[in-house]
Amino acid sequence: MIGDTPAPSSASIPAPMPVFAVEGHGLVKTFGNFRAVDGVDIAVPAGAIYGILGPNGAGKTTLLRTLLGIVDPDAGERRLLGASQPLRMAQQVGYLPEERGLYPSMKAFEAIAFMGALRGLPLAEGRRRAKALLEDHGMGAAIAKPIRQLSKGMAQTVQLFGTIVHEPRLIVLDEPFSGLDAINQEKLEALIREQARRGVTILFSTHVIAHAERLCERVAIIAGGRIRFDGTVSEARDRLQPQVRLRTRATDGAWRRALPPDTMAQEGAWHFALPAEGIEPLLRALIDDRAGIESLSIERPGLHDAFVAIAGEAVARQMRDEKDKEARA
Ligand SMILES: Nc1ncnc2c1ncn2[C@@H]1O[C@H](COP(=O)(O)OP(=O)(O)OP(=O)(O)O)[C@@H](O)[C@H]1O
Repeated sequence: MIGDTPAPSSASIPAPMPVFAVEGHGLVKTFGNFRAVDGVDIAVPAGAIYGILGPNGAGKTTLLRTLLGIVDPDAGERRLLGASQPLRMAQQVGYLPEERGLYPSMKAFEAIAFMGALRGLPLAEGRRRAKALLEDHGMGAAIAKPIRQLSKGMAQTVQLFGTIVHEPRLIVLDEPFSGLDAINQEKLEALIREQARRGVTILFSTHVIAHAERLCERVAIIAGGRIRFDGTVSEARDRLQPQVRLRTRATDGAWRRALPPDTMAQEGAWHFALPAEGIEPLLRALIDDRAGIESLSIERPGLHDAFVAIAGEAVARQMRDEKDKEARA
């Protein structure tokens, strides 16, 4: 049983931050007989920027909503900022759902203050902070504009400010980058970093891996409702062997016997995974047999490659299991 951290008795005395801002153990959420979340264990360290990566339909939104207490799990336990009843911590959490929505007739600063008020922030203070947030982020001209007059990206930024205006200790963002252009994506990355510098924990979901690679200390890769990987970005990248790309002047020779068996020829270059014994034995053969090395690169796979391999393998395994099940039925 997970122990409870008492909710703060006064707004001026925040409860101490537990080691993990968010925890889930054995979480299961089913819709009919479909398991959208299928036995998830997750622990988000306090103060971390943590990414949940997964393809469409992987269960990211359902997992976030379960952790936040918006839906109850069928099995398992969760703890949010130390509380086993997550909704008790609502005033200390900021949540940007995947479906965005603001009242079109509301002015931008009022919309932000309104969202803050829903999380316990007095309206007057919310209005003051809303104006400051918009001004500080180069959106001063939008302060008194109704939402319907804002571009989609600006409206999304307004909603984001509404998510953080009450200065939460935990910010949960569901696909926050979708719908933003490259400039606004960069601004959002900067804002996430700024919040993290203040000690805020950030948990966000994405299927665009580059953001997670730049931002996250830790990531979880989810596919088919299960966590397939949980660790640092570097650990995920280390799941795959570095890739070698070699271009030679000679097209044939004894040196070709030194190429690994899985070597592929593509666009005039040899491609293969770095062998366990390293590149040196091959280099020796290339030099001794005068293959003429025109270019040679050894590249560590990025998080994107690791994601495709881990999630792809999980999906392939799931499809095989389902086929086996059908065959047995
Ligand atoms: N209320 C619901 N009723 C029935 N099925 C649902 C419900 N909510 C989600 N699902 C199903 O659960 C699975 C996981 O959905 P979820 O939205 O959590 O995934 P996701 O990883 O956030 O996907 P996306 O990136 O496409 O938003 C999907 O197959 C979805 O159809």
